[in-house]
Amino acid sequence: MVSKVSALSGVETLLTAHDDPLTMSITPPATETLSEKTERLALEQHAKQISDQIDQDIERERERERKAAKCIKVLLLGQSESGKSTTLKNFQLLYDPKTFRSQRPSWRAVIQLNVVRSFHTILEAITRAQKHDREATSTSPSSPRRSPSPKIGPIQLSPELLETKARLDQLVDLEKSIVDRLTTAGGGSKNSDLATAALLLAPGPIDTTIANTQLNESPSSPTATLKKAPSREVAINSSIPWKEAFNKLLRASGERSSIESRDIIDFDDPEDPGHVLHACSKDMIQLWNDHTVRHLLEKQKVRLEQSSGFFLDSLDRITGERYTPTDDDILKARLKTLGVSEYRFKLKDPASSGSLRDWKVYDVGGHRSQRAAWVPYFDDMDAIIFLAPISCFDEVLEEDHKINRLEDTFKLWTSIVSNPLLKNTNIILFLNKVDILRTKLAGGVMLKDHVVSYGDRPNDVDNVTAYLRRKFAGIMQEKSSSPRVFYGHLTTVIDTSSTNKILANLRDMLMRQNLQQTNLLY
Ligand SMILES: Nc1nc2c(ncn2[C@@H]2O[C@H](COP(=O)(O)OP(=O)(O)OP(=O)(O)O)[C@@H](O)[C@H]2O)c(=O)[nH]1
Ligand SMILES: [Mg+2]
Repeated sequence: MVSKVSALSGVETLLTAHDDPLTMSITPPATETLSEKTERLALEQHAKQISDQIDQDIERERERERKAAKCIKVLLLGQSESGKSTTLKNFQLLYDPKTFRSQRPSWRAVIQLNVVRSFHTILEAITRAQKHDREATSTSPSSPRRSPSPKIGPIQLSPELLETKARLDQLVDLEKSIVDRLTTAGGGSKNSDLATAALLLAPGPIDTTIANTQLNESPSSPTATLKKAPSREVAINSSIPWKEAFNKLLRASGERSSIESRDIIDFDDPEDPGHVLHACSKDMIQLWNDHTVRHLLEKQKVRLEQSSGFFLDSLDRITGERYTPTDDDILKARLKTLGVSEYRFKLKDPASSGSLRDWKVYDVGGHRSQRAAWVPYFDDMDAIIFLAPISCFDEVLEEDHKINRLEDTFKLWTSIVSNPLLKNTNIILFLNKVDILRTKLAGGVMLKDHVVSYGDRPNDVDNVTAYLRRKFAGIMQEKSSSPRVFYGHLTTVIDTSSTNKILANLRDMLMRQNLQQTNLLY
C-alpha cells in the first residue's frame, strides 16, 4: 500500500492510508479548534521555511563541491629539449615530493645513461681526431686539395691518452646494457610492464662526420655557424609508467618491500651499471680533464657543457660506489618524451580555506613528429606553459638541420597564440635556459650573427633577454586569437628555488581565476 505524505505542509497533506502510523501521527485531532489549527499551520509554515532553507543550503553545497572539484589543467608546450619535462619535475618536486623521490632509482639509471652517452661522444671525437691525424700524415705536400680540414686540424694524441680511451671503449657496451636494463631489465622480456615500456632509441645513427660539426647555416644569417644537436637520443614512450615499473622490477630483484629509494637501489646487484662506472671512474675523470681532449672537443665544436644531460662536472660523485641522485641531478637528467602523459596532483587552494584542488599537468613530446598529438589537448585547458629555450639561438633542430631552433620556437609560439581553440586559455611564456644563454653570450657567441634584426645592441644577457621578450610579446599582441595579457618569465628550470616561486604564483593566479569563473569569489 502506498502512502504519499507531505509531512511539513498541513494544507497539502495527502492521506491515502489512514492506518499508516506516520500519517496517523501527523493527522490533526478531530477536536482541533480554530485557534489550535491556526497555531498548527503557523508552526508547519515555519518548519517548511526551515526545511526549504536546509534544502537550499544542501543544494548550494553540492554545487560548490561540483564546481570546486573542477580540476585545473595545464599543458606544457614547446620544441624538443625546451624544458617541458623538467618543468613537470618541478611541479612534482614542489607538490608531490614523495612520489618524485620514490622515482630516484629509475632516474639514477637515466643519469648513468646520460654520463655514458657523453663519453660516447668524447670517444667519437677522439676517433675523428685520430682519423684526421692519420689523413694529415698520409697526405703528400704535393696534393694540397687533400689537406686536413682547418676546423679540426692535426692534434697530437699521446699514447697514454689513447690507452685511456681504449680502456673506456667498454662504455659503449655499457650504454646498450643500461638501455636494456631500463627496458627489459637486462634484455629479457620477463617483466611484461617493462617489456612494453619501450625506451626507444630515436632513429638515426650517431653521425660523426666532420662536416656536421661545422657548418649549418641559419636562414636568417648565411654566415652563422650553428651547433648541431646530438642526432641519436633515448626516448620514452610516456603512455607507460616506466618509472614505477622499473622500481617494481628492482624491488622484485632485490626482494625488498620498502618504497624508500635508498632501499630499492640494490648496490650489490652484479648487473648494476654502477660497478663498471665505478671501475672506470679514474679514467673517466682523467679523460674529461685532459687538455688535449678539451681542445679537440672545442675544435670540433662539441660543447658538452651546454648539452642536455651533462653530468661530467660531477663524475667523482656519480661514479661513486653508492651513488644516489639528488633532486638537482634528477632535474638535469635527460630523457626524451614520446606521446603525451598526464600527471595529477592535489594542491591546497589558499583562496578557499586550504581545501584541496585537483590539478592535471600534461607533458608532451616536442619533437616535430610528436606535435600532431598536441591538438586534442587544446580543449578545456586553464593554461599553457610555453617553453622557449632562448639559449638555442645558434642551434639547429635535431630533426631538421636546416631549421634554426629559435626560429622554430617563434613559429610554434605564433601558431599557439593564434590558435582559435586556445582563445580562452591563459598562455604563460617561459623564456628558458637563461643560464646557458648567459654562458654563451659571455663566451662571445653573438646573437646578431643568428638574429640579424638584433643589430648592434649590446650582446649581454639583459639586453638580449629584453629584446627576445619584446619579440615574443609583439607576436602575441599581433597574432593572438583574443585580447590577452602577456605573461613572460625568464627561467632556468633546473634551478628549483626560482622556478618554484614562478610556479607558486602561477598556481595562485589559476586558482583565483578558476574561482572567479565559477562566480564563487565575488
Ligand atoms: N642548463 C639548463 N638545462 C636545462 C634547462 N631546462 C631544461 N634543461 C635540461 O635540458 C634537457 C631537456 O629538457 P627536457 O625537460 O627533457 O626537455 P623537453 O622539452 O621535455 O624535451 P622533449 O621531451 O624532447 O620534448 C634536460 O637535460 C634538462 O635538464 C635550463 O633552464 N638550464
Ligand atoms: Mg620531455
